[in-house]
Amino acid sequence: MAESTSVQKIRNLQRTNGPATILAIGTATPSNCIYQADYPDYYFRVTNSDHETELKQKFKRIYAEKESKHVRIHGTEKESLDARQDISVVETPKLGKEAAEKAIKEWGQPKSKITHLVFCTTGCVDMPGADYQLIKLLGLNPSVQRHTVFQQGCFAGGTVLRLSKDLAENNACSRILLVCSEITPIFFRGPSETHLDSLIGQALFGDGAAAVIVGADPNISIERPLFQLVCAAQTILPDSQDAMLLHLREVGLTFHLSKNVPRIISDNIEKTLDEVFTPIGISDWNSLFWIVHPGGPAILDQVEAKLGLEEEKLRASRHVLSEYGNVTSACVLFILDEMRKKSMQEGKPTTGEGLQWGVLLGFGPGITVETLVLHSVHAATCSVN
Ligand SMILES: CC(=O)CC(=O)SCCNC(=O)CCNC(=O)[C@H](O)C(C)(C)COP(=O)(O)OP(=O)(O)OC[C@H]1O[C@@H](n2cnc3c(N)ncnc32)[C@H](O)[C@@H]1OP(=O)(O)O
Repeated sequence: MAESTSVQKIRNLQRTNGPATILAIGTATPSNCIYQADYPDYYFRVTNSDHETELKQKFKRIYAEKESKHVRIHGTEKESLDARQDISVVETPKLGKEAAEKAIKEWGQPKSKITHLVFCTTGCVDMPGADYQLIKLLGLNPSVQRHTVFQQGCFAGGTVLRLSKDLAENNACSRILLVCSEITPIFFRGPSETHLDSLIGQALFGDGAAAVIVGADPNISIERPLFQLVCAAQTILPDSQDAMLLHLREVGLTFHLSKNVPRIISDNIEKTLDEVFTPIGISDWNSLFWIVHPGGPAILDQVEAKLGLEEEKLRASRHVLSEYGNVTSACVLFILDEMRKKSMQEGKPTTGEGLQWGVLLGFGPGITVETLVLHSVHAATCSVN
């Protein structure tokens, strides 16, 4: 009896009172920026495909927002997979470090307080991995507890937040550095008439890294909460197993995408939302702020139409797609950053566009959906550098 009492006591001390909370956000992109309007010429030139005039016209039709930027660290079709791997292995932790340093600076606390690293990458295969290299580059304590979410694709921005929530709430006083670092050399391929969906990936994907600090029970005399992570869920959508596939081949990671992806996601979106919001008593989707993985404009359009969302609800998600491209798992963190900054610039009362409750949705192969319920923080308790 006495023994179980003491185990319970230890257990109680391990848990936190409050929910996991985002305490800082940092983002980084490579300096090499190519505008979407210039990208078809660049892409067909470096892949020696200028003679493929019809494919080039199609490529221009795929994503024609002229003001959109498209950021990537180059890797060309002519380079071997070995050469592209060498780029990934060096640049993935390096870009992650840039984002992490910004997040740590905003947090304002010594690095020695970081207890866990949750790292996420889709395209960097190496051992010891980019998470290990990041520890070295940042000079973190070698006893930091590492967890890597590897090769999961775009939904993993939600996965790492869900994992960080569980870690933070079950390890009192922990401070988690979460880093998503996504660069695309392993995907880079020239155009092919027999693999048109690969062109969609070539047009939409960009490179970027985002980092957040997560912890529960923040000390608000020295830490500034931004968003609370209230609950989290993951699900696989029915009849979607062939809709989005990535296979590792001698040419790198090949990308296969059904035209049905936006429809499959929108057909299932209400059920997915009901599962997390019914227990909280929320059913008015326009009462929420929205962070939606912008896999492509058609996904945002169809989610917006299906849920009857007001036009500005997906503004931050569209803005990130337009500025950075689809930066895989890092997208949702870029959107959180954009949302809290814009909310503060516009003098909104909370970090979530003035609203209290919000939702974050990650979509990726499976088709897997990550859903997080977020609670924003009052403007007075947070500040933006
Ligand atoms: C990797 C991960 O883990 C997660 C991810 O995010 S994966 C990416 C998920 N993204 C998507 O599923 C993209 C969803 N689709 C879209 O956003 C848009 O359809 C799009 C940006 C691809 C194009 O939109 P658009 O500019 O309005 O043009 P649209 O007319 O629809 O399509 C342009 C051309 O691309 C073709 N196309 C669109 N989707 C295609 C697909 N999946 N496969 C092959 N061709 C496709 C269209 O047939 C069309 O061809 P034609 O011009 O010859 O008729």
